[in-house]
Amino acid sequence: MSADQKDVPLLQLKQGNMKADLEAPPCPEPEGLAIRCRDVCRSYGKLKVLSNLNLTVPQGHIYGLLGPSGCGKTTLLKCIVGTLKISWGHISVLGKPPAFPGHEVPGRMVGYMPQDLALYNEFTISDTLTFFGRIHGLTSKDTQARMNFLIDFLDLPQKHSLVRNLSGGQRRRVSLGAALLQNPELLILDEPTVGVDPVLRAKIWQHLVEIVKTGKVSVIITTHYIEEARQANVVGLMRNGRLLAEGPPEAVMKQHSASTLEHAFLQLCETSDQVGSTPQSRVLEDSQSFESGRDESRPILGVGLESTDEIPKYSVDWKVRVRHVLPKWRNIAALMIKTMVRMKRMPGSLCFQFLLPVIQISLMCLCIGGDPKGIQVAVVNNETSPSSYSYSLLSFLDNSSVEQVPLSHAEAFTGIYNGEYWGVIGFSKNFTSYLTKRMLQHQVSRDVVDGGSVHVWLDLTSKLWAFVDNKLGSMAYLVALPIKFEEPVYGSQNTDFTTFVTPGAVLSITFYLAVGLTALSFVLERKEGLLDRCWVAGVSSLETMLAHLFSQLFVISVQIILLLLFILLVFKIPNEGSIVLVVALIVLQGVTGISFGLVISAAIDDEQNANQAALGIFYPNLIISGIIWPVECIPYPLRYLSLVLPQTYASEALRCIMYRGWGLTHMMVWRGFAVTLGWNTFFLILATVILKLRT
Ligand SMILES: Nc1ncnc2c1ncn2[C@@H]1O[C@H](COP(=O)(O)OP(=O)(O)OP(=O)(O)O)[C@@H](O)[C@H]1O
Repeated sequence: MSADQKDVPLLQLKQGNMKADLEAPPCPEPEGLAIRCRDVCRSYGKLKVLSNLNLTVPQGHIYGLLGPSGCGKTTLLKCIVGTLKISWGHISVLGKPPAFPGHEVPGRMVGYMPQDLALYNEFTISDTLTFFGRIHGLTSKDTQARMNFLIDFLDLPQKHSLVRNLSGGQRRRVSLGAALLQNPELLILDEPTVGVDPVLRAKIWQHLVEIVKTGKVSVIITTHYIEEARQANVVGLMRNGRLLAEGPPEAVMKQHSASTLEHAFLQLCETSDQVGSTPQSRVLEDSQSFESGRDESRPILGVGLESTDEIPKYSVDWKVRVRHVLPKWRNIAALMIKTMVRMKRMPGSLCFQFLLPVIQISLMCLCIGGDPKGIQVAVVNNETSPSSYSYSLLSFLDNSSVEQVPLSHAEAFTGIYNGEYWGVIGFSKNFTSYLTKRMLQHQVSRDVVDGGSVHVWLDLTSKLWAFVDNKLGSMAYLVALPIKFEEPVYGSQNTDFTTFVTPGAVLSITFYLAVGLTALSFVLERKEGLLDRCWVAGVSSLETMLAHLFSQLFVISVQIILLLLFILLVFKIPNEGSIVLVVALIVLQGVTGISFGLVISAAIDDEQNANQAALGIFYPNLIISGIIWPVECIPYPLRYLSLVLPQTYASEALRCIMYRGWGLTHMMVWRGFAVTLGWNTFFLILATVILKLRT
């Protein structure tokens, strides 16, 4: 393309703008423009990265966006593709603002290569291109044909090579291939030639020059190799969040009597530094110097020329709007297949995910709530006759738990002070006769009461004392008021602490594993730029969430099957109720965990913070949800908090189903389901809102 040819559209553009200014509203988007940015501002907190930036990419042109590191090029490209919202101004891409309902930007019309590689490391080259092909709705034949072309053109290794095994340059080329895959009308390439050898770099530029020749494809490309941008039709020189100049490379060089583009850029920076201290004044002066000092035939566009144009009004049919919001099954399926392929490539991690809940519940059943074994208790028995009451009483003690060590008084107390025994049981030498007197006579002396009592000294520093106490208490029943405990209405005579804890623990394990896995996978995908890349390819946040939910449901189902097999068959936890209700409640709690994980990942960018948030909530929730200790023991203000937590009523409901055999007609059961569903909905809405607000 000759320099003259290049100049024409820009002159037309300039004239078009002047005309638009004259003819005023209603102002449709000028034809022949691929991208138009007007007065675009964007800040990160207090840092103003783009300020009143105006940029125009004509259709069928390569636009080289140049500027020093940190000047805001990537930020601008992200605003153009719609992954970042602008704080002020107007952007139109291929005729409409990005993400406008019914517009295929983001979507098939745009190919985006982000600066981060944004590739799935567990994928092969073929998986990567197939995945993006599915999202763009390409047939497998078309994807295959494009794949063969791109592998050849980009000099890529075998298509079955794993991305994680490729070199940095090869990965960059795969990333470029993914952007070129669907033959988009607009290519947005953020430093595509970094780490690429000069021969291939020339080939890539040649390809770009070729594809724009048709006039249907436009390219915006950032690069630090300023001289390679001479092959662009237009270059934009950016600094401090503003465009200092925009025009064909030759014209920019001529304007500054520079022999190279790099030289022209340096001059421009020096001029702008001398002219004003604030970015605003610098740019204003620059634009004025372009305007006043230039020959009208020179097609350099002064910056800020278009800012007086009216912003076009766009309207859209409600049906298109509804279609835009509704999730597309094609995208959900593509994302689910992606997750399955990744799982297949990481069998160790998958097994860990399946087995972790079983390991946790097994440890819980084995280590919590059981009877202690071999608690050593010193026995000081001053009676000698084997037919005495003291011997009879001691024979009632459960010897598997309490190991009786007959000792003298001195030895027993030395032992307990040295921490060798948890208790000392003492009988006086007249125990049998005094006890008999106590039982037969209405009034006895203090000495008789004392001598006819079993004396117990305990070490109360461990929970074991309660157990010893309980075992000794069984001796007291022998001489106390006779009470007979009949067959329990619900539960069994030997219901232990494990039985109480298990339902809550099952829900808690399912919930927190889902929280952790969801939060981590989303935060990592976002950090690596994968979420943004999928979004630019046309996948909505809702589709991403639904796909994750469905894939995670598969993992949860396997986890629940294994969990139930273990608790019911191995640890013999009773279940009197409907297994369908049990499974449904556990699945719903898993879904609540996924939704909560989505909230964490929507609000937090960093995996360390996400982990801290998940872990920080885990322990308080476990304690005040009535999982370990009954809610009735929680002091009042905290009890109200406990009752609104996602697992309090759900644990109670699961206990009622499993141990009382209750169904949905009982309030305590349906309340557990209702609260779980309520939290589910709340978390999903919250995650969607946070994602929307943060885009
Ligand atoms: N997520 C973010 N949060 C806060 N500041 C950010 C964020 N992303 C970028 N910035 C800041 O915005 C400025 C512009 O960054 P940007 O990545 O757009 O520059 P760039 O011109 O693309 O640089 P480079 O050529 O080195 O890629 C920098 O000062 C950067 O620190």
